[in-house]
Amino acid sequence: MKHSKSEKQIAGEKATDYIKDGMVVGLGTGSTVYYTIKRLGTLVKKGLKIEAVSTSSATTKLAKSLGIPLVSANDVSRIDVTIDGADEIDPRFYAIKGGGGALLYEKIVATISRKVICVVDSTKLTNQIGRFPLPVEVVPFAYKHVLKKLAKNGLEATLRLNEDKKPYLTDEKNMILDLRLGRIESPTELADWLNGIPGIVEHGLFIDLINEVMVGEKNLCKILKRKQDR
Ligand SMILES: O=C[C@H](O)[C@H](O)[C@H](O)COP(=O)(O)O
Repeated sequence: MKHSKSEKQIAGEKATDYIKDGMVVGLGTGSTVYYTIKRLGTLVKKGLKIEAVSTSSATTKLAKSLGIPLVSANDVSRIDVTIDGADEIDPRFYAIKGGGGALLYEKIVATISRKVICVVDSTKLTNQIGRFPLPVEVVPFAYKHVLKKLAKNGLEATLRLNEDKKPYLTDEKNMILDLRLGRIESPTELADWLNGIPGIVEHGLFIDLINEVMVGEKNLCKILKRKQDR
């Protein structure tokens, strides 16, 4: 029996339409972009010539297994297009990312990309971000002090743990604090404030980085556009 594709698969696969011969492609992380990477693997096998920059060890492993040529971020002068998922995204394309712990590399790759396409299922769309806990990457040296600073400002955060109940470590061997906010009144203000706290390496607020959102909705892919490519 043929079963229908999930919304994630519909959006993830559709995004590969943007990828053409000769492009440097940023590959995000997660269960939606998984479908993008799988489809890209098939296209590469059929002769598509691209180079890809990966945003996590998980994506690197998947891309390698599919024969997608990888290059490190430092070895490219630009990325033509990056495809990545999101945990929540609002109508201004402000997003929360990092549910899978890859926010630091994802933000670097998005920042050096000419165009960022976000692939999501319909549950990720929201009018106001903040329901999803905001991931904040911190250096282990300072995590307790960062927690204290957040608590002093009324922000409740928990240290992310792995399956063994040990602190989860990112690809950069940092820790993640998940901030339970409920709703974020001013994402830009919060982003600036977090950026100013020593010990915080990066946070999962993506502001003015996403150009286009591809949303899987039932069995269709809706494309939302916001602004010019960089
Ligand atoms: O760190 C993980 C990334 O930011 C993901 O892109 C995000 O968590 C969305 O992942 P998924 O597509 O699995 O919901």
